[in-house]
Amino acid sequence: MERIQKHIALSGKELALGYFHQKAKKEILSNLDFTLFSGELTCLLGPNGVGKSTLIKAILGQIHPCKGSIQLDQRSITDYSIEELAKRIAVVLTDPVFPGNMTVGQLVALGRTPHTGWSGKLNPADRDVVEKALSDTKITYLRDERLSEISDGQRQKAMIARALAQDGQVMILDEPTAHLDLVNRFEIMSLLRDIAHAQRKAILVVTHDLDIAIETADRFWLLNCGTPLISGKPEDLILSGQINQLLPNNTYRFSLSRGRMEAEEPDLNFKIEGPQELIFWVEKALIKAGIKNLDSTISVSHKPFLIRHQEKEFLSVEELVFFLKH
Ligand SMILES: Nc1ncnc2c1ncn2[C@@H]1O[C@H](COP(=O)(O)OP(=O)(O)OP(=O)(O)O)[C@@H](O)[C@H]1O
Repeated sequence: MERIQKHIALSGKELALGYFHQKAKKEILSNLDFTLFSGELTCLLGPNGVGKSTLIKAILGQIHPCKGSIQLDQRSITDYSIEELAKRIAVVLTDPVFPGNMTVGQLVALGRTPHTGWSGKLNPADRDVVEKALSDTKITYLRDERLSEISDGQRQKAMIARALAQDGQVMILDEPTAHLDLVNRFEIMSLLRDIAHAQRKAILVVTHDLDIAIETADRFWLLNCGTPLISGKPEDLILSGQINQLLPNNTYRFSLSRGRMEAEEPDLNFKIEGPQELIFWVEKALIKAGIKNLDSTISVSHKPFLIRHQEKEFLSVEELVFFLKH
């Protein structure tokens, strides 16, 4: 197969990262290799405390690698000045602090600071970039609204617009969908993927939201304690079973057929007959209720929904579970 040439925006080789505390070194990550491609939305996933934020800090030049180096456009991150890095890497961190009386337009204009200098004076070209960032994130209508008077999802889009206005080739976002509802989480991640594709940006998102990441990401980076960083298309990692690296024990597994993490099924001694999708939900309710053994079969049917068991009829799963528990 002919290999597709991709543009590498950022890479790390044999990195060791950690912190110094009273001259003692605490190593968090070691032998870390990674490549971030332009034009892709990459999601970094891993359990709490594994070192995701530590890796982000290293990419932003906030901590220096104990070993190895991070290359941005074939130059070590440490060779860039803070101003140069700010023009190339835009960041959206969790819980940013901005004055509530600032308007969305003012916030997005702040993204131009690395280009305007500290005077903050925007020229017509800067203003065009700000307008485009507002329009790309579909929040032009919020331009004059105050940050304290918009929703969390709208504020998150404004933060993304600010990062877009910064116009770096790399965008890094730490849990941009935390605290948002399902629709907003999906919308924001889809927006980021569209931006990565349309503007050829390399976008790295730290997230715990596996379901949405599977739906939207072009690439996953999986980080787990003591193992090398695994990088690949989400679908390849699912098909190869490597996705289970996210789970440190055998209690949960990724279900290939259902496309999500599930608790390992206990041994069940009962039989349910009927359409597969109905069996799935009835079985789930019985497992949750701690019912593992039944002498006779349960049958379930559609239209009207009906469950039969021991010559009795039940109109809902709740009625069945109540009967079996009492
Ligand atoms: N400033 C610091 N000084 C010393 N140790 C730190 C510091 N910041 C983080 N750590 C330690 O580094 C390890 C990794 O932390 P990090 O915040 O990178 O994890 P994470 O994967 O981002 O976690 P989470 O998913 O909970 O945000 C933890 O053991 C943490 O205690």
